[in-house]
Amino acid sequence: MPALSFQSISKVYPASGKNGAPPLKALDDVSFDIEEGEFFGLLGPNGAGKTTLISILAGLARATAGAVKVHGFDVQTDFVQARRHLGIVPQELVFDPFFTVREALVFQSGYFGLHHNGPWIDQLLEGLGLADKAKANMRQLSGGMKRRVLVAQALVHKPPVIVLDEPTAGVDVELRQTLWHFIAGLNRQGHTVLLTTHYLEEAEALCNRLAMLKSGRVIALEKTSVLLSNATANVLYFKTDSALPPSLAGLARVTGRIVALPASGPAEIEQHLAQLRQAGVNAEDVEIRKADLEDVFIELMSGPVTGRRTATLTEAGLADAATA
Ligand SMILES: Nc1ncnc2c1ncn2[C@@H]1O[C@H](COP(=O)(O)OP(=O)(O)OP(=O)(O)O)[C@@H](O)[C@H]1O
Repeated sequence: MPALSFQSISKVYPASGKNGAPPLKALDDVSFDIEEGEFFGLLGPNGAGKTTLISILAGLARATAGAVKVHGFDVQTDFVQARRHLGIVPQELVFDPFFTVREALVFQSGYFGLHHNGPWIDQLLEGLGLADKAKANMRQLSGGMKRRVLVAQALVHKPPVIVLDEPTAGVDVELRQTLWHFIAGLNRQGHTVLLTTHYLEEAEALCNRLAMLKSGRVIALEKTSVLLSNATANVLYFKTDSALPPSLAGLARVTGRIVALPASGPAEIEQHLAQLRQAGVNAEDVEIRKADLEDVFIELMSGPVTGRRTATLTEAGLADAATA
């Protein structure tokens, strides 16, 4: 049995009467399973539908169609069992300002009927670098420390499935390392991890399998190693102040002075370099690298839109939207 099963999930946000916004199809027939023990990455640009999918998993939003199961328990019809199997670290920093860190964790344990899990709370505090903050009031903590507490809160009941929604957005290198060390350790012990992130190097390093969402649709579902090996073979990097010739400008990814040009192999790299010479482009710090997950992501996302982000809704869809 899969740890998580998303079965034909669609989500239509109803039209907003106030600002005249039409119904929005945020998820369109999303289906995939995550097996026990996987470290799975859910990737996609802003607005692709990642948080909507996680909100449905968490029982915070209702799918317009489809079902989500956690270890076989339906998140709608078997909410209590499904929730017990899940530890969700939300994207937003939500906390109770009146508690100390330890009190917040003891209180959270109470939600799950746990009254004697002090030793596990100590391990969480230690593992997440919070031991010296146990008695600090939540209000006194920095943003990064609050995020550590959110992670600890999600784990108080030792859930077999851990869901992290952009846990490292805007946090420093030290917290990222502490967090990944801790979560990778739990994954090695058998916990399933579902991660959404915009940091593709993190996803490449941590996730054994990935789904990429675009406009509410799954456009790639593959082992990370397979996605990387199917990618454009190389990328030619250089710095320049010159304008690129039109033949290369359409291919290039430009960030300030840094230019990245995908190339299928040595012959195409030669062609790119010849075109740059011919156009009189002064290229500095020239490097050839193997394509990474960012290159794969950009390649896939720049393809035609197959999703139906604001597609005309069928009558059935509108009826669903009205009851969402
Ligand atoms: N409550 C809501 N009502 C109406 N539309 C919504 C609501 N929540 C999200 N949306 C829309 O649904 C789409 C998907 O949003 P969602 O937040 O799931 O994307 P995301 O992939 O998590 O984006 P990000 O990477 O920016 O967090 C977006 O177009 C968003 O504007």
